[in-house]
Amino acid sequence: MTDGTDAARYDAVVVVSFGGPEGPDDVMPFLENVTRGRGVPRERLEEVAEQYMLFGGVSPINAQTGALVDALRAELGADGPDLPVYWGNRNWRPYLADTMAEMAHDGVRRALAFVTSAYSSYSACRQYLEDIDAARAAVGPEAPSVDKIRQYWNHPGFVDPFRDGLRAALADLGDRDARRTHLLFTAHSLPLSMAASSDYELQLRDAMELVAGHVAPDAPRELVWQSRSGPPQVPWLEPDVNDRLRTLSTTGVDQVVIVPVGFTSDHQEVVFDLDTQAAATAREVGIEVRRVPTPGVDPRFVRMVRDLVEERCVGATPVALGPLGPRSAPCAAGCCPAPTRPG
Ligand SMILES: CC1=C(CCC(=O)O)c2cc3nc(cc4[nH]c(cc5[nH]c(cc1n2)c(C)c5CCC(=O)O)c(CCC(=O)O)c4C)C(CCC(=O)O)=C3C
Ligand SMILES: [Fe+2]
Repeated sequence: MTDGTDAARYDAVVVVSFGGPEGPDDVMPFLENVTRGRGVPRERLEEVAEQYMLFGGVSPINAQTGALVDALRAELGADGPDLPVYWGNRNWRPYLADTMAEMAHDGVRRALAFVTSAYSSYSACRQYLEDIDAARAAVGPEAPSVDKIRQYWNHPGFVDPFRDGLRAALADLGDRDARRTHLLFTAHSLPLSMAASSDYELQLRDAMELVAGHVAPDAPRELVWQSRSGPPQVPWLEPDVNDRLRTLSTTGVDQVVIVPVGFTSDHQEVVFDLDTQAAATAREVGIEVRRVPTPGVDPRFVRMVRDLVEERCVGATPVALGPLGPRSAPCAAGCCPAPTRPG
């Protein structure tokens, strides 16, 4: 890794994402890639495999990342910086190591990495840095150097699409009483030990305020969690969105907007864990629910990626909303460390 926002030119951008299965035969190998060495019980894997099978074993995430790559190519083609865009995943094809080999073959020497997670934490940041280093090591001395673009939870290109989505959801519920609809902001749960070693929760609460404080300042709101994994004896962030919907219903809440502020695209954990599972829970307890879209390929989000690339190429002033300010790039050494895992 090289340092800072130096004005040196980069010669490529690489979009780095999670990856997902593209058919029934991919599901188990994909899940094994995700959970290797993570102590996730077999029963959990089988349960999640079934959830992927409900959608023919195809996660939406690869099509969505592909669409973002295409949109970014068009954006850079129109307005610069004039850089080729590559794409590599952590857990499924196109694998990052293969992409890195292709970049080396094409003569790329210095690349900028855009990760499809807006936040800090081991899973959302440090693990991607490790993936990049592992991919570079697999390629050898010809591998390009790679600098990771900063976290962007408080960038207007990420926040504005959520604001619009929340506005539209509230209008759709036809709400006239600003305090009637309860807002549940959701993000992927983490083991408490992993959460404690990063600013994940702090950044999520900041994003929640940037969205809700602007659109519906009087609406009751809270941050809740989804998609818990891991063995049952390991504590994870709570409450789960489903549990919270149940308890809210007992207090008379009958309208909820779910804002999946922890994610950048409507992938499996959004379409299954929220639109299928949480939506069923809401129906069961008599709550009318709307789910706000993630940024996806919203033109403002695509523009944000371009602007973040330019920020690193020419040292333009970093843009951020709210009190926390732009995250430093690169991450401080040792930030969001790997948690100690059971067994
Ligand atoms: C913070 C975070 C993000 C957000 C940041 C980011 O985007 O990177 C995220 C995203 C995602 N997580 C995803 C899928 C999965 N996550 C799992 C398991 C885990 N996630 C964790 C954390 C996160 N995950 C953790 C701590 C585990 C336990 C294993 C471990 O300690 O590492 C498992 C295993 C099975 C299970 O759910 O138990 C699956 C299948 C998909 C793809 C969805 C699709 O296919 O469309 C996406 C985008
Ligand atoms: Fe980090």
